[in-house]
Amino acid sequence: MSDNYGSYQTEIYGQGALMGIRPTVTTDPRLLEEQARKSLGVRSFNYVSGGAGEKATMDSNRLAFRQWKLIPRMMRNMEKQDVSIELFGQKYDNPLIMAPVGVQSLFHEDKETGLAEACAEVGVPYTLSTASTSSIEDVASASGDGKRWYQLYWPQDNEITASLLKRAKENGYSVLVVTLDTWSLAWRPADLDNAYIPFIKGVGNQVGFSDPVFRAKFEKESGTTVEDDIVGASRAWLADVFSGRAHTWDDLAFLREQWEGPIVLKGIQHVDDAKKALECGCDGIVVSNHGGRQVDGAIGSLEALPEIVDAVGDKMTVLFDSGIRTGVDVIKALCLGAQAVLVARPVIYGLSIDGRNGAKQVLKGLLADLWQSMSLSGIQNVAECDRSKIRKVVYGGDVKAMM
Ligand SMILES: Cc1cc2nc3c(=O)[nH]c(=O)nc-3n(C[C@H](O)[C@H](O)[C@H](O)COP(=O)(O)O)c2cc1C
Ligand SMILES: O=C(O)C(=O)c1ccccc1
Repeated sequence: MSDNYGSYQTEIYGQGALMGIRPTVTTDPRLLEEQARKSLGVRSFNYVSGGAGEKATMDSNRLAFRQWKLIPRMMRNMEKQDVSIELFGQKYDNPLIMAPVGVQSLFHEDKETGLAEACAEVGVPYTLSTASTSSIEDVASASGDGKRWYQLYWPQDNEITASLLKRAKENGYSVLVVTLDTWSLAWRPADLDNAYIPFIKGVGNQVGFSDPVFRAKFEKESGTTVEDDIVGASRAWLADVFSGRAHTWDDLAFLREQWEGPIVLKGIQHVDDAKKALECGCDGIVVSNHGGRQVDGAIGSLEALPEIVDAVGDKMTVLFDSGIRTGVDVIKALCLGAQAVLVARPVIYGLSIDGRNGAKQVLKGLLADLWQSMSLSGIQNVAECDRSKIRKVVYGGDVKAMM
């Protein structure tokens, strides 16, 4: 049995009734982004809330959720409700995973280490991005006994890649997430209009700057140290990691040699790419369009999910992200065949508003909503989430798509 996540609702009402205390982070998913805007500088806010192009794919991500509706069932015994799952042979208390998000010091001084700690407290695995403002080692100690995954932005230099993977392995990161859709940054007007990119000033390069192999190479080539030439070191790191050159399927053999644990490819939208991932010996995929931040005009990620599950779902782990905003969204993705989901922006908004405590409130809120909505729909556990509980509908009108 997993925790009763519904108790968070009781906690909020209880604190309100007894002490007049309200949550510092709104529980309303439609107000969260606006509350975060007030806590952030314009460039940081634009960076997190922005998308590619005219944000058409961000809209599609939300519209795709709006098109699926749950069909609740009544008078079922919910005493054994349980949202735990198994992934890659390990038990997880719930089907929520913190998505990799780079440069977290932009949002709060608690940054990656604070968020990793919050995730560990709530029982949500933390995925550390290669583009982080904290090192692999510091995040591992902050996350303690918590589960942690490592997301690779894949350097061109194999010796550097091998070093990153070795550090991740030695520091208890159990799953390798390889992001495929961001080998080069997309056309992002909200950042372009501010001529803003944090990385060139050395922000978000901590994983590289703390890497012994990268440091040795940089010192040899430049005759100076990373600390004495942050701009030069940033250029060298970015040229290797975001080289503007995509890896190809054959390159996966190298990662397979270097990493014994599960390998998950993030950014899959096409059935044939899902089949390719399976052929190449990967253990899982994340059906994701990077939260609409890469190819604008691409389909909503949820639209891609059912056909990919039909093609490979019984042979590999299928995870999902892009557009999850509520606990109900989690249920919908599970009903369409995802085994678990990753969530990014809502938690980063919580972090922006009230640091690790704010992020924790958002995570607990998502889990409470998941728990309550599952039980009120008569769904006792994740295995019962299937397509009989959900229906695709087309409603007219011009209800504004949320976020
Ligand atoms: C500010 C920001 C930074 C991100 N950085 C990374 C990253 O470093 N690595 C990565 O794989 N995905 C990154 N992503 C994408 C997320 O992991 C995730 O795929 C996407 O945001 C999911 O959509 P959601 O924000 O609608 O939940 C980032 C997303 C945001 C919003
Ligand atoms: O902004 C992003 O979506 C992202 O994935 C990224 C890319 C480069 C550095 C940091 C994050």
